Amino acid sequence: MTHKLLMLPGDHVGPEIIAEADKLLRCLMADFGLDAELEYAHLGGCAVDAEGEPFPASTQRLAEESDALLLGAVGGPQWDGLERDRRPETGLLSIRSALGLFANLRPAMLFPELVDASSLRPDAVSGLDILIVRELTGGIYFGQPRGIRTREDGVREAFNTLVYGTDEIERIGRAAFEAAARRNGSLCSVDKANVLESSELWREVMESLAPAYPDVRLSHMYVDNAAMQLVRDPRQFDVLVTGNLFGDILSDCAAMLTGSIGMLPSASLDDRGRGLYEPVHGSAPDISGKGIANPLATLLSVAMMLRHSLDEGALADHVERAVGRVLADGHRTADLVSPGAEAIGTAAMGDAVVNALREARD
Ligand SMILES: NC(=O)C1=CN([C@@H]2O[C@H](COP(=O)(O)OP(=O)(O)OC[C@H]3O[C@@H](n4cnc5c(N)ncnc54)[C@H](O)[C@@H]3O)[C@@H](O)[C@H]2O)C=CC1
Ligand SMILES: CC(C)CC(=O)C(=O)O
Ligand SMILES: [Mg+2]
Repeated sequence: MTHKLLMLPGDHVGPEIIAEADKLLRCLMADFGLDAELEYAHLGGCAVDAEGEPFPASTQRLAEESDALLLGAVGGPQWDGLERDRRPETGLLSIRSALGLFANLRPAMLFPELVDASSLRPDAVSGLDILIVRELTGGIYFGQPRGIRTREDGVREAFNTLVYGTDEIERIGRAAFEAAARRNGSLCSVDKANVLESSELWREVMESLAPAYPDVRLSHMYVDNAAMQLVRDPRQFDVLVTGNLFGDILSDCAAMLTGSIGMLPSASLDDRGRGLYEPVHGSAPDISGKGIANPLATLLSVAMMLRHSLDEGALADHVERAVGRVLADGHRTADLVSPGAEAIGTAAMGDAVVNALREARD
C-alpha cells in the first residue's frame, strides 16, 4: 500500500531542513523500496501569507487524508504581532488538536560520537537514552477561558486556564506506561502536585493506572526538581511522563544533553497510529537563510515516522545507523562544534546521511 505523506515545511529554517528530509525520503523510495507519495501543504506563517490563516482548510483536508505528516517548524518575528488566532503557533496547536495527536514522544538519546558536544561532562551523560512522553492536546496551551482584559481599576490582566480531565490523563498515562514496559520498566511522572490541583489529579490518575502495569516502577517528581535532576544526573530516568507545558520545557532542556537542540526528533501520535513528526526545535529565525541549521533532528523524525506510522522498523534502524556513521566520520553542523570551528552546512549534512545510507546497502 502506498503511504501518503504530507510535508509541512513551515517557516524560516523549516523549508531548509525539510528539503533534506525530502532527499532522504526520495532515496528510501528509489533505493530501499519505500512505497510512499509526498504531498506538500502550508502550515504556520507561510500559510498566513499564502492563504490568510495558519491552519487552512486545504491543509486540514490533506492532513486527514494522509498516513503521516512531517513538519519543519513554524513561527517567526514577522508574525508575532498578529492576533492570537492568526499566529503560526496557533496553527500548530490547531493541527495537533484537529488530528487528536495527544501523545508526544520526545526521545533524548546521546550519540556516543557527540559526547563532547553535550553540555554535561561525559561521565554524567555518556549512554544517555531517555524518553519524554508529553501530553500534547490539553493543559494550559488549550484551556479556556484565556485572554487579556482590563480590570475595573484600569489595570490590564492576562489569564490562562490549566485544566486536565481524567480521560486526558489516563490516555497519556497508558501511552507512557506502555512505552516504559517496552523499555527499562521505569516511569517518572512529573508534576507540580504540591501547588496545582490539576497535578493532584494527574498524580492520582497515574497511581490508579499502575496496577495494570506490574512490570513498571512508577515514581513521581515535582517539575522544578525534575529540571534540576535532568542536568545533574539525567541517566537516573528512563521514561518521563508529563503535561503539555512542563514537557515542552523539559524536552528543550534534555536536548542540550545530547549536544544540540538540532538533534532531538519527536513523534506526535493519535490513538490509531497516525502521527505528525517534527524536530523538537523551533524555526530558528536567527540562523535561517544561511544554510547552517542542523537537519539531523528532522532526519531522525523521519526514522520515527518509519517506525511508528509506516511499519518500516528496519528502514528506521538504517536511517539511525546512517546518522551515527556520519557523526563517526566527523561531520558536524555549526551547532555541534565550538564557535569558529569547522562545520558543514544543512545540505552537506543531508547529503552525508543519504550517502551513508546508500553505502551501507552497497
Ligand atoms: N514546533 C515548532 O514549530 C516550534 C516553533 N517555535 C517558534 O520558533 C520561533 C523561534 O523560537 P525560539 O524560541 O528561538 O526557539 P528555536 O528552537 O527556534 O531556537 C532556539 C535556538 O536554537 C537554535 N536552533 C534551533 N534549531 C536549530 C537547528 N536545527 N540547528 C542549529 N541551531 C538550531 C536557534 O538558532 C536558536 O539560537 C518562534 O516563533 C517560536 O514560536 C518554537 C518551538 C517549536
Ligand atoms: C510552538 C509551540 C506551539 C509549542 C512548542 O514549543 C513545542 O511543541 O515544542
Ligand atoms: Mg517547544
